[in-house]
Amino acid sequence: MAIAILTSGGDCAGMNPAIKQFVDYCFSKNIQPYLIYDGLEGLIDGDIKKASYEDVAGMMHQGGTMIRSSRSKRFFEYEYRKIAYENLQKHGIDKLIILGGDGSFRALDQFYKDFGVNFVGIPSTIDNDIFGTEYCLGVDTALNIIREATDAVRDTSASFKRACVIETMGRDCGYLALVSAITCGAEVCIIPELEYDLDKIGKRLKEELKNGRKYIVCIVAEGCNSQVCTNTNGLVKWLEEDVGIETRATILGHVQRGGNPTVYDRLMASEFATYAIDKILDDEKCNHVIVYNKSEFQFVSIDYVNSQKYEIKKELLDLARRLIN
Ligand SMILES: Nc1ncnc2c1ncn2[C@@H]1O[C@H](COP(=O)(O)OP(=O)(O)OP(=O)(O)O)[C@@H](O)[C@H]1O
Ligand SMILES: O=P(O)(O)OC[C@H]1O[C@](O)(CO)[C@@H](O)[C@@H]1O
Repeated sequence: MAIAILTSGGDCAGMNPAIKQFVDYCFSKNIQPYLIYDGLEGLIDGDIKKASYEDVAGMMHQGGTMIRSSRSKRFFEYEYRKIAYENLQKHGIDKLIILGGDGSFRALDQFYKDFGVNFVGIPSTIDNDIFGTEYCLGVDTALNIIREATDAVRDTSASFKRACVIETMGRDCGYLALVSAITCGAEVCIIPELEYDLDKIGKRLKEELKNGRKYIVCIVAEGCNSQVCTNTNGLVKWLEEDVGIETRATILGHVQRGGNPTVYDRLMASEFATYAIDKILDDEKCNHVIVYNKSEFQFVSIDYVNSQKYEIKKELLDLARRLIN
């Protein structure tokens, strides 16, 4: 019996601390851990290595994933999944821990159905869009990067009496933009989950500018690009032409995916990894995702995770209602 870890889909801060804990904790239980490099692509290509303490030394503070990640077209095909299975067999690996999003969990569930390889998925995505868990690894670090960037952009906006539009990542989910707008003191928050009224927002902003407001901070989710929302360019145009304030846009992009993991993400990584290992070692059959709700870790089935679309909780949405009118 042997156990391996891989990272898949979008990387995030917290993956390295989780990998380190995986290796350290396995050794403490006298189990040989394995590392799979390059995600599912590496699984197909047999890029699998016995882990040593040296492999994970000094990686606690590093962002990204030192065993790298990938999105794999080949893994959708049975033929390649079979090759991946044979690669695991060569090392006697019959248990996998995967750090990724719901796509990665679906991939391993298919693999479990094909060949019975046990796995536990650890929700790891800055988007925080996995149904069944309140928290995904990497979110706190991404939010802190957005906060730092927004604070800096606000400084220069105030110096020039400008508006700024800051676009966050999150794919279709507005969680990062929402929490950032609330915690950075934005004046406007545009996300796919909240209906907004540009006329009302415009009137409010004009009134505030008349009363001495010096700058405006708008936070918009990247999901607005593909949904029926005003996106970053649309907002810049509207602020300049309708509200009448010079405006600059900042698309934060991939900086949100990097950076040193925060204390919270390091701790969550250690806990997620430890519970996941305990579970996979205890259960004879395991195709679960570990989730975190109300300060507790639980295990749910992949079917449960896939059964619904993640929704931001109403109480959080309510905190931003004054930013959409
Ligand atoms: N049904 C499936 N069958 C086989 N492989 C799959 C399946 N769904 C997803 N995968 C594999 O999982 C990989 C990762 O999925 P995806 O790109 O959706 O990222 P994710 O894990 O959801 O993370 P994120 O969305 O945060 O980047 C895909 O590139 C693909 O190789
Ligand atoms: O790194 P890529 O492939 O451009 O993917 C970007 C996407 O990945 C994420 O960073 C994480 O899922 C999304 O927020 C973003 O839409």
